[in-house]
Amino acid sequence: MLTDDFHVFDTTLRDGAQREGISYSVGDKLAVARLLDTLGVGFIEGGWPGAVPKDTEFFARAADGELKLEHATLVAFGSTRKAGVGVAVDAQVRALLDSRASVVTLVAKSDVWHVERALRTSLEENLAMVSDTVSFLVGEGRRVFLDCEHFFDGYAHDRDYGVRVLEAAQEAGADVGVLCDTNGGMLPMGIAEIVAEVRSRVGIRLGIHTQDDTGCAVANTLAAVSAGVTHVQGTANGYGERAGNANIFSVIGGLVFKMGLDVLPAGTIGESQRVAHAIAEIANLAPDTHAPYVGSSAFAHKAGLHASAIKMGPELYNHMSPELVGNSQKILITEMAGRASVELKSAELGVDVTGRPEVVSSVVERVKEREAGGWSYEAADASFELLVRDELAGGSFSAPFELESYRAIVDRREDGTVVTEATVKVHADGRRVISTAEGNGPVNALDRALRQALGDVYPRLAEFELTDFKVRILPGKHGTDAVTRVLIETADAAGDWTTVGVHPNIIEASWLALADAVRFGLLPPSA
Ligand SMILES: CC(=O)SCCNC(=O)CCNC(=O)[C@H](O)C(C)(C)COP(=O)(O)OP(=O)(O)OC[C@H]1O[C@@H](n2cnc3c(N)ncnc32)[C@H](O)[C@@H]1OP(=O)(O)O
Ligand SMILES: CC(=O)C(=O)O
Repeated sequence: MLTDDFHVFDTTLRDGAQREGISYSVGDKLAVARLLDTLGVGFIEGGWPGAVPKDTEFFARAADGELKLEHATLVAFGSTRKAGVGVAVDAQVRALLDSRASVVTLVAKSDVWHVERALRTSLEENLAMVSDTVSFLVGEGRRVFLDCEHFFDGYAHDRDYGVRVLEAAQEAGADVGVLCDTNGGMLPMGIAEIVAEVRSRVGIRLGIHTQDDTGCAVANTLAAVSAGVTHVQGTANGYGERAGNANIFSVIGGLVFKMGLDVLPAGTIGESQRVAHAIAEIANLAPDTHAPYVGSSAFAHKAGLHASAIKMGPELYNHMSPELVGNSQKILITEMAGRASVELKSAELGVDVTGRPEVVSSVVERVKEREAGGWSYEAADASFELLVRDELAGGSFSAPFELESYRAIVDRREDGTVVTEATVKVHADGRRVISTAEGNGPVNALDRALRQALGDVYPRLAEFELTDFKVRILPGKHGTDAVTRVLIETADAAGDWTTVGVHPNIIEASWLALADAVRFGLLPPSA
């Protein structure tokens, strides 16, 4: 089933842009539209031309050739004509035509409370506003979808009025009547019941638009589909007004993988994670690591018991194969790990521990013991890999250098300047090297001194860049002192890696993480 049999309608650029904190430039909107097109959605609602100047410009630039869509049709959003105003002279309606979009979504009131209290007009005039605006736009060659605002709340106030709105829209030539849970207060049972009832009363194709105020937007959307709607609206990452909209990646995942509906073109669903994260970047928001389907933790397993079953078959603890949405499974190594976790994680890192059960057991023991002392390997794969390699080599895994000693001095002078200096004494390549460097703090000075000391032996060190440094003070337990945990992220042209160090002294914790970063970065490719 494809194309017009089922509509996947994205409103990231209209309702999604109503989220607090999002402000796209026109260039951003064009980039988001291109990404959504690669996901294969059928419709992209680009904004409200005539109301929002950036949206007017977006449609103009799109129509002038800046937006070439392979799968999607661009949709302009606007409202029905104003009460008491002729449709042909209504400025907002004219702006919809001027946008040159071939499809228009009109928002219309479908709840008597809203007609009477918000629009402050008569129920009959509102029906005429729907009818006039739809037939005018259809007469101008546009395809029209009608968003029935507050449809579900309105059903509680007057269950016939919303149906009359849908009938007026259909008679005037609208293609879809979208039932909107505008205030987001519905639950799936109510949605399914009302959709089924409305379906039995009207002939127009029905759609669903849900807000996430009860945390049920995706469930409500899927419930509506199971009750017969064939047009679903959602936004990337669930962005939207207040608590957000139905997350389009979860909606698509549910439709395709759980309901067996073939709603996207062949092969595009594998773009889900990439598109989700790229749109988050453009929106200037951190991707939600725990988002269903597309979050980087969506298939992450921490519990040892989970890992032990996954070893027998990934399907035992995954509801689907993560690769189908462009994601991947992750095994986390923490105090909750067991032997299977260590085996799977080692395999993930490319370290072969097969036939070495004693190594696996001692890694598990070391991890548990160290985690009890404040270490955390969950985010420090590189330090974990070094630990496994060290155990495999019986504690004598070759290190690129040996530390003899280091010293860091912070000199706060009378004039207020602060000078930091560090000296390291290391042995590498059969030589003893002493090196001193200054830095903007003791860790920076140590890092510089170490690179300087090893630079001649390992020229690759010049490519390493310390990209992140996180410090956490962990409270002491049972009368012991607090310890400091340092996570260091290092990058070179080939990728990045994270290491950890823990010690009561912050400089030593940093040194341990720094030394691991260098050791890991200098591992030979075949290691
Ligand atoms: C549920 C949703 O998310 S719908 C999408 C909502 N999105 C937005 O509001 C974003 C863009 N909005 C805007 O830029 C502005 O609100 C505009 C340009 C649309 C209107 O601005 P203004 O003319 O200054 O009016 P204002 O925002 O104060 O009020 C909206 C007007 O539209 C009327 N209106 C509201 N819904 C409808 C409708 N479905 N059909 C016709 N008129 C409507 C209101 O009655 C009000 O009319 P009034 O000015 O005669 O009182
Ligand atoms: C149209 C829309 O965004 C709503 O009713 O929530």
